[in-house]
Amino acid sequence: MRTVAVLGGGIGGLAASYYLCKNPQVTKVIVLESSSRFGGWLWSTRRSDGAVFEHGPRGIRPAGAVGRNTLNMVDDLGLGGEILPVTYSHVASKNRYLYVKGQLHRMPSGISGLVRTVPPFSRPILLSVASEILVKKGKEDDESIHSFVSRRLGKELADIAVDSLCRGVFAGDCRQLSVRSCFPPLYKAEQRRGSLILGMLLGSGPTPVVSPGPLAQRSINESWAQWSLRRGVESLPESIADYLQQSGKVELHKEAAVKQIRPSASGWQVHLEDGVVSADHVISALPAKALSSVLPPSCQPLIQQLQDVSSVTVAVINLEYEGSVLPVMGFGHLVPSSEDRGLLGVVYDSVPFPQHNRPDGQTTRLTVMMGGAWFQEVFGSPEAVTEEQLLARATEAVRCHLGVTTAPSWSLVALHRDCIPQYYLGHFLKVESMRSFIRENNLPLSLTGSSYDGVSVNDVIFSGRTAVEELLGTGV
Ligand SMILES: Cc1cc2nc3c(=O)[nH]c(=O)nc-3n(C[C@H](O)[C@H](O)[C@H](O)COP(=O)(O)OP(=O)(O)OC[C@H]3O[C@@H](n4cnc5c(N)ncnc54)[C@H](O)[C@@H]3O)c2cc1C
Ligand SMILES: C=Cc1c2[nH]c(c1C)Cc1[nH]c(c(CCC(=O)O)c1C)Cc1[nH]c(c(C)c1CCC(=O)O)Cc1[nH]c(c(C)c1C=C)C2
Repeated sequence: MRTVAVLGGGIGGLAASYYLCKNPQVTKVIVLESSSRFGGWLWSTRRSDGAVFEHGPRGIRPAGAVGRNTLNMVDDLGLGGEILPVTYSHVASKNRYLYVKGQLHRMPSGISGLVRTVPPFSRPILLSVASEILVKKGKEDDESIHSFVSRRLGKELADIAVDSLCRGVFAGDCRQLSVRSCFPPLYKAEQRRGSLILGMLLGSGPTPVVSPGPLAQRSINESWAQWSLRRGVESLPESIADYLQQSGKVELHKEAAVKQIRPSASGWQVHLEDGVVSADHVISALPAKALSSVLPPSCQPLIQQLQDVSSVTVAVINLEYEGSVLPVMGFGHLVPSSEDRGLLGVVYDSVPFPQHNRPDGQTTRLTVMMGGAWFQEVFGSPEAVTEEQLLARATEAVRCHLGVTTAPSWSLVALHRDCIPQYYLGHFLKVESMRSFIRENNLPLSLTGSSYDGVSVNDVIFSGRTAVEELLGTGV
């Protein structure tokens, strides 16, 4: 393998390039990114007074093989000293809230939270969990998350807890999202053990093996629940880009939008606005729809399937308040769609990461997330909605949900168009069929990024690693 072109310089494209760079079989990597910066949705504002605000991900989970894999990369990049860990015993890990019927409710946790009736739920969660073992296995090869949880744990948990959870991870509607693709461990537990509880106790099948390096081992010893970086999550793509630059075998191009890719005798010709790049292989880390618009007509069935991967738009509003204004301490609160369709939730950023507050005084940083699967219905066209409207709606939610009546001293409104892919029913079949088409037609093309195998930062990084391992037929 001589030259690999990586399309897209989000965390997926950078991670794939990092793993390519480590492999001696690859002599040259060309990263093509349309915007003026690398990192995609990993985007942090560092204000000159030292405050840091996240517009995309803010906390990354260390757990599991994919979490360890990311920490191994962070360690290798020399970012270990920049880590801001949040342990399981921290108040931000213990307390997450739901805003139901005009009130904040702490999500039940621990044994006492399970055995007692805890509002907004009408019966102890333990009752639902205990009877889950007796529920028969589903017969469908895919099912909506709402239907799966209603069937196994009851409608109330699906309507409130799971509806909110899907808004707080996918900004999506659990009635449309696929349990098999969004929460593979739940689907596998039922398939393998006939029960979620038995799956948790006995395991639900093989998972990738990733040995913990020193930093991942530290996260285990110290019980980290999530982590960020001192200068914000965007330090991660910045650091990968520096590493790639220094390797001497990677060309990084910003403001290099891919317009078309055409098959050539030895691979592909990648057409940009002002030139053509030749490559033996292409790894696409573009959103699926963006890839569909640059493929040649000969890839027709693949183009159609890529177009079918929808994504949702989220308004992210960062707010800074003077003083300590929160009535409760925790990670944040989620709002079920039955309460307010447009308002997804509020993150209390200052609680898990006070290090990102302005250093010279007491402030509270919050992030309000709105829209998602309900964006169009609630706010209308993303082109027509104004920043003022979004800011007013966000500050009103903070007033109403948290009793904060003062105006924020600083705010930033960002409209993230099509930022989170939605894995609807049958997503796994679409992805299987895309990869079969590529295999059967011997296309020198790999698919990675959040459109296919998981949306979390960890999943996307691991998907970049898997694409490289499959291409080169080796472990990296
Ligand atoms: C608001 C928000 C909060 C989130 N919170 C979390 C969280 O707390 N924890 C977590 O784990 N995950 C979180 N995520 C998810 C995670 O951030 C994303 O799934 C992940 O960053 C996607 O990475 P990617 O590289 O696949 O895609 P992207 O970041 O979309 O990267 C794709 C890149 O391709 C470029 N591109 C597009 N078209 C072209 C073209 N024609 N030519 C060249 N380049 C092109 C784009 O400019 C972009 O840089 C969050 C996401 C959002 C939006
Ligand atoms: C309110 C909207 C959103 C909030 N975060 C996101 C949205 C759309 C995006 C997001 N959050 C997480 C992930 C990664 C999932 C993973 O597998 O690691 C993504 C894409 C992390 C996350 N956030 C919440 C949960 C339960 C998770 C899963 C991992 C974990 O348990 O930590 C809950 C949550 N998200 C938001 C709020 C306000 C909130 C709960 C109070 C914001």
